[in-house]
Amino acid sequence: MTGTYIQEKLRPNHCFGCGLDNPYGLQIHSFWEGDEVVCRWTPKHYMTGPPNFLYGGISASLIDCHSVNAAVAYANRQAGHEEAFDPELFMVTGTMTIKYHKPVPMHEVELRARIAKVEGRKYLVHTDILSNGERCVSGEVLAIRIARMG
Ligand SMILES: CCCCC/C=C\C/C=C\C/C=C\C/C=C\CCCC(=O)SCCNC(=O)CCNC(=O)[C@H](O)C(C)(C)COP(=O)(O)OP(=O)(O)OC[C@H]1O[C@@H](n2cnc3c(N)ncnc32)[C@H](O)[C@@H]1OP(=O)(O)O
Repeated sequence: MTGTYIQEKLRPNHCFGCGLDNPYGLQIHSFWEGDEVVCRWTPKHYMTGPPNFLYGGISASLIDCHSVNAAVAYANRQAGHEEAFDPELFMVTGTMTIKYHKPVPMHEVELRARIAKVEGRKYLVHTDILSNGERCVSGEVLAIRIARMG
C-alpha cells in the first residue's frame, strides 16, 4: 500500500495520533475505499483499559485523528489535490462525541469514516471502530478548517 496512505501526504507531522514522524505515536495509516476512509490498526499490549480490552482513550484518539485526516483528504479530493495535498487545507478537532458500544478486544481493529456533512469550514465525520466486523465504538467528529499551524 506504499504511497496510498493519507498520512504520507501530511508531512512533516509529529501528531501523536496521525504523525508518521512521531515514533512514539499511534502511527495510523488511513486510505480511501470508495467514499469511506479506512484504517487497520493493531494495539500494543500495554494499551489496555479494562483487563484484556483496549483503553477507551486510545479508541477516542484513533477516531479523532482518523476522522480529521479523512476530512483533510476529502477537502483535498474536492479541491482536486488528491495526489499532493494543499498545505493550506488544514483542520483541527472542534468537537468530538464518542459512544462505546462494546469493549474492544486487543487485536486488529478497522476504522471506517465517512464525511456526513460540510458546512463552510466545518466538516462532520462519522467513524466506527470495528473488531471482527462488529461495531464496538462510534464517533462523531467536527473538524474545522483553519489557516495552517506551525
Ligand atoms: C503537502 C501538504 C502537507 C501540509 C501539512 C503538513 C503537515 C500536516 C500536519 C498535520 C496533519 C493534519 C491534520 C491533523 C491535525 C490534527 C489532528 C489531530 C486532531 C487534534 O488533536 S486537533 C487539537 C485539538 N483541537 C484544538 O486544539 C482546537 C482548538 N480550537 C481552535 O483552534 C479554535 O477554537 C477553532 C479553530 C476550533 C475555531 O476557531 P475559529 O476562530 O476558527 O472559529 P470561528 O469562531 O471563526 O467559528 C467558525 C465556525 O466553527 C464553529 N466552531 C468554532 N469552534 C467550534 C468548536 N470547538 N466546536 C464546534 N463548532 C465550533 C463556529 O460556531 C462557527 O460556525 P458557523 O460558521 O456555523 O457560525
